[in-house]
Amino acid sequence: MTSETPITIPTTEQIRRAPKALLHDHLDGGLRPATIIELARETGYEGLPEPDDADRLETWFRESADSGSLERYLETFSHTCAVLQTRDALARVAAECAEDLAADGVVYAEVRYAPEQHLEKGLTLEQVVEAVNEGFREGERRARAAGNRIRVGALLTAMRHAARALEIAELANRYRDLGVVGFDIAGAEAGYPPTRHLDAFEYLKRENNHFTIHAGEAFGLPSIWQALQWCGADRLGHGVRIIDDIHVPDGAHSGEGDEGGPSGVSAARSGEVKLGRLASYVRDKRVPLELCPTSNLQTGAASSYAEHPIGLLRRLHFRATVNTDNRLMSGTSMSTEFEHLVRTFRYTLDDMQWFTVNAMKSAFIPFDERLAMINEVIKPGYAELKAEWLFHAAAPEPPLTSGSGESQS
Ligand SMILES: O=c1[nH]cnc2c1ncn2[C@H]1C[C@H](O)[C@@H](CO)O1
Ligand SMILES: [Zn+2]
Repeated sequence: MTSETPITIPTTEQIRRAPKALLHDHLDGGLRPATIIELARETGYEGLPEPDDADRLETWFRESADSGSLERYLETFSHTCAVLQTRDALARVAAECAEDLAADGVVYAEVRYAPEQHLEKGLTLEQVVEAVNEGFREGERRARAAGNRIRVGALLTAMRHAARALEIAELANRYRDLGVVGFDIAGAEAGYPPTRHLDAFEYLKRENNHFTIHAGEAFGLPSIWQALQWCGADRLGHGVRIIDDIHVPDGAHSGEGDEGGPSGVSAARSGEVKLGRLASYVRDKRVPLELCPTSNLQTGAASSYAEHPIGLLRRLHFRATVNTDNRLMSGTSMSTEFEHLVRTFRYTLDDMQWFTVNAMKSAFIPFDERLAMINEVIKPGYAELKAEWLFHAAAPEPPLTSGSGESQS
């Protein structure tokens, strides 16, 4: 982009229509509330806190997840996992997930879940993976029929408090190129360092496979350091606490740019902001950060959107991406996450494109397929929105100019 590019702060409708790429979304954190109620009836699960009313159930999930503690947040998943114990339930929820993401303008998604949490009624690990894959393919078909295009890949998660990581890593490898694109570990961070699962990570590295690790969410720099330097993670699930290794003079913490507009890098260049060794490594090596702003507010990793580190990380040109984490527990969607960021940091369509291209570059599918998504879907989609803005939108004021550079990631 040139310095002539007008600032195009998108409307809610444009945010929804803009092509988006999602790297961090949990299948068991994104069920439709009405589906949970139906599945509970069908499968005889009697533990739902609001068994009769989808709106009340939706509110219950959001409020319960709002505790400020990751451990309490994670307790809500006992209800979603309870209704995801049959082949049909898993396939249905996966199909609805793909449909919902596509309707929200997501064109590429990596959706994760822990197969080991879906074995209570006798399914095997393989049956779980096949049911979910089948559901994703069905959801992609339904989305296409509705005029939306999406590609969904699965990430298999191992729970960090359990001891099945190697087994799940082997499963991910077995289903590679068959709908599974990588591996993850999740669950409570405190007391369960990622190094407990070194055998799984070493196995995946030997197999040239990809993995991300939930790190730097509830726990700080040591967890990020271990995930990268001991385990060899390709990406960081959250990684938001990398902010602890970035030293900012008082008053400069907000993501709003000063001289350079919302996307300016002036503070970084002027030397006011100092990066420690780990933060430098993460930025210089282009380690993707799967940032999930609303989820972070709920678990206490950040105190407001304005103070969320994503503003600074974007300004400093970290490989930052925007994600939902758990759409049900956070009452969110990709559009909602971007809506908060656009209103808070005055992000433009160029900024949205930057985050989206960052995510696509960091995806676990092959390079040529990533490139095709960027060049054939994402860039044309943003170009179309920007052209509409220039030629049709009733711009209230003459355009300002912006220096946001989409080519830098
Ligand atoms: O944000 C999270 N941090 C750690 N673990 C999480 C988070 N969101 C969901 N999980 C857990 C709960 C789910 O049951 C599991 C697999 O999707 O992953
Ligand atoms: Zn997560």
